Amino acid sequence: MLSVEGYEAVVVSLAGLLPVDEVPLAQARRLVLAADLPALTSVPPFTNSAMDGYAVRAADVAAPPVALRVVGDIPAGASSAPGVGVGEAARIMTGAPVPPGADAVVPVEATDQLPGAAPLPAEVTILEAVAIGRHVRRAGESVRVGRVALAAGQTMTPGALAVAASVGYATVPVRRRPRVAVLATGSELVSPGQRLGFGQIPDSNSVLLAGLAAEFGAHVVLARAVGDAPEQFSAALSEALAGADVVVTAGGVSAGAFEPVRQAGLAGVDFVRVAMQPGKPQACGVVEAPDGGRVALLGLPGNPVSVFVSAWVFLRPLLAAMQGRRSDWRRVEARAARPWSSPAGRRQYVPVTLAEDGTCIPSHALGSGSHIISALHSADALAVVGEGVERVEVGDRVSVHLVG
Ligand SMILES: Nc1nc2c(c(=O)[nH]1)N[C@H]1C(S)=C(S)[C@@H](COP(=O)(O)OP(=O)(O)OC[C@H]3O[C@@H](n4cnc5c(N)ncnc54)[C@H](O)[C@@H]3O)O[C@H]1N2
Ligand code: MOO
Repeated sequence: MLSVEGYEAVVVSLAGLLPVDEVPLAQARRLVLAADLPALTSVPPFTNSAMDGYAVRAADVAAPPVALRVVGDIPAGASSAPGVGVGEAARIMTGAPVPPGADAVVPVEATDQLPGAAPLPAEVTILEAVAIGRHVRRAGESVRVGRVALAAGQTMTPGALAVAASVGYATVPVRRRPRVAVLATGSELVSPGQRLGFGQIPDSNSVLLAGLAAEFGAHVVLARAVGDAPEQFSAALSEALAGADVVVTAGGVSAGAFEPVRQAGLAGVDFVRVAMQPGKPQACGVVEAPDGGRVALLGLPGNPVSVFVSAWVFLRPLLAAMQGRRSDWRRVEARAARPWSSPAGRRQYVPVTLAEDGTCIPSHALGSGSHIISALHSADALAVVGEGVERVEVGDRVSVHLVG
């Protein structure tokens, strides 16, 4: 049996980096930056006020109260600012440029003037002393021009998009979204919502995999069920290969008599056993598309919890690598609030629900059984139980990988 890490390395090596497009910020959300972005402008671009008040020379107001002559108004967006000399002040608004000569800002509340809309006074009395630099935001104090503001590999979250905008970018170089086709195999499958005949079940794996692939940054081009007959699977695979960078299948990889992925005789696809539970039978390789292109194929076992776990453990790093992004787990430690057992020699991944007191419980009373789909919605994390551990007792510390 392969180790989880050993098989993950094989999977990640199946596909190369995706091509890069320069796209407007509004279209870059959740895509991955392909190059470092040096700041084109500093943030803030000019020294400005952090408060609505009066720009002053700190030395003038060291012994309040002090009356100063008001030389002008500086609203945010002002294209010029009057200089402030000894004994003078300028009314200034938050975000407006600090005028030449001034070195601090006194908030309006610390003057004899009322806050809010009011005519510009000829004179202001300052009631509190301020230190040099007080309520002043210096040019470049957040980011200096030329410094790397965002590094290659960064996912363009709303926060990252805002950083790119603030340092001067309207477009960013990002990797194209991986195109993923999902095929759930099984002659027992019917579309969700359809009346079930004898031996039939709703196809939940297509829905699950399409959702997970999208959350991992993919563009899902196809997601459907296909029967176990070899000719049905071959036809569906040709369709899937035509427009995808990755084809993910679910089911049909174990030891049964009707295993379409295994029986398709795909050159370049290996069938392996991985030391994990669930998710032991796996398949992967590179398959030639009808146009001669090379497409990564990831064959997951069909049990729904196996699909969920395998997608997190193998599909996510594959898609991340294609996008030039790291796929580290977000890990925390929790204490088991219920006992459960784990198979010897296999690393167990148990969907768990986290509680505010730092404990976790298997999301379903039946634990990590690979057919237990009905609690996946309440899984906050996967509890990871080491290969050498056969029993988790109440109070044991377990490492949990967040999947919420
Ligand atoms: N003799 C052996 N039998 C099995 C072994 C083994 O080593 N020897 N391994 C078991 C393990 S572990 C797993 S996991 C499964 C994997 O089997 P397959 O990948 O071939 O998957 P299927 O047999 O097609 O399906 C398994 C299970 O999942 C249900 N299923 C399948 N597709 C869907 C879907 N789209 N939506 C919802 N549920 C689905 C299916 O009905 C089966 O109950 O093999 C074990 N057997
Ligand atoms: O490996 Mo199977 O995925 O345990 O149920």
